[in-house]
Amino acid sequence: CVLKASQKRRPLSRLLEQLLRNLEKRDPHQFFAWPVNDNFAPGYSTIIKKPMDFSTMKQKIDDNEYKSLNCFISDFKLMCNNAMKYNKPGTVYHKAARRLLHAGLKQLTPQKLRPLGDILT
Ligand SMILES: COc1ccc(C(=O)NC2CCC2)cc1-c1cc(C(C)=O)n2cccnc12
Repeated sequence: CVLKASQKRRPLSRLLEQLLRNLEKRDPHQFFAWPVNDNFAPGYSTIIKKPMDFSTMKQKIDDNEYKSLNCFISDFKLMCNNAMKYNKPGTVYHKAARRLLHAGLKQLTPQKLRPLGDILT
């Protein structure tokens, strides 16, 4: 039988794409969808040494840069922590990052991931 293009992807890539889609749902304002622009965030690129956003994570999945789930989770945490570092507590972005991190890590617990079986081993 002929596999559809999506089925030809590596199992890890397909899993990470699914996890990414679920994480993106927790960012309704799309504050994390694209790299933060210094014009809207003065001094961002001097304060945040390793920027990260969902579009960059998607590109890394497509380029097979993630060798494990943990590398993917590290970038997700980096993205949220960047926002909590640059933006003061109480700002819309700091609050959004804290909520996204909390909701996202709940989706990435072993209990939630175990049903996905030995893809992760
Ligand atoms: C891709 O980044 C963005 C895209 C759109 C918006 C946005 O629509 N902001 C409107 C809500 C009040 C203006 C904000 C951001 C944004 C994210 C962030 C983060 C994630 O730190 N940020 C920080 C300072 C200023 N703007 C932002």
